[in-house]
Amino acid sequence: MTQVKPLIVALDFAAEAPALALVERLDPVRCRLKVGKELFTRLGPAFVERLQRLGFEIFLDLKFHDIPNTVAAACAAAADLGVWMVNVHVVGGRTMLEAARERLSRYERPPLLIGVTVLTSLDRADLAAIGCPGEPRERVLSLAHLAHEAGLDGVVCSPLETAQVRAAFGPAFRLITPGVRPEGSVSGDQKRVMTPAAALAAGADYLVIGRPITQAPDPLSVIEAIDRSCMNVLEN
Ligand SMILES: O=c1ccn([C@@H]2O[C@H](COP(=O)(O)O)[C@@H](O)[C@H]2O)c(=O)[nH]1
Repeated sequence: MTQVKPLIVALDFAAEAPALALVERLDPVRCRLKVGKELFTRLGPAFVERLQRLGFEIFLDLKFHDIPNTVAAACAAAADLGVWMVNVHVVGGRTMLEAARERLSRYERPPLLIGVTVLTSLDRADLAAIGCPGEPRERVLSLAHLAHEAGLDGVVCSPLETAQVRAAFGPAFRLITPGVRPEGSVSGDQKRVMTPAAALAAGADYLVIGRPITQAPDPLSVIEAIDRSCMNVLEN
């Protein structure tokens, strides 16, 4: 299920001023924003509230991973903040996932609860080095299965696994893909990547894109090029 507004801009900045300079040029009708560990640690919930007052839906990407009670309480804090989407690491385990799901079910309009499967910066060798042999795809699928069973709304995976996760869990399960690189942009620390159009064609609902936009001399022209490249997929 491809969304009409798939772009989520990852606001990875070291300070408020450059983040706001970009945000002021963005349109909440055309994209959502992701606040992650760097900006949230620097600026806290007040900054998220400020972005929401500007009309943006916020993906709070703090990837909670802790004991069930702590993660459930952190998810409640995110819901109280009014964010659109929040995430947890699926490797936190079934009890943790179910605790998060249960706590958010107490809200009339809870944020989407999303599970992180295998970070897009990891390849087969990285996984083997942490004691997880096998293809990233296999691990993504088994973690997505656990997230689905625990009642999560979807998962973060790389675009490379999207088609298989989509086929396994159907159109309602949200697939959020970082590891997205417009044609010609550098991968950096991302190891499992695809272009925006290819990610959408593979079944991604949302594309999380940071540095190719935030570090571009003209971020708006990058966004326009991404939109143009995705137009055919979105129309079909
Ligand atoms: O597996 C994951 C989960 C989260 N991320 C986050 O997405 C953005 C990607 O930024 P780029 O600059 O486009 O690489 C970043 O905030 C990560 O924390 C991810 O990359 N992979």
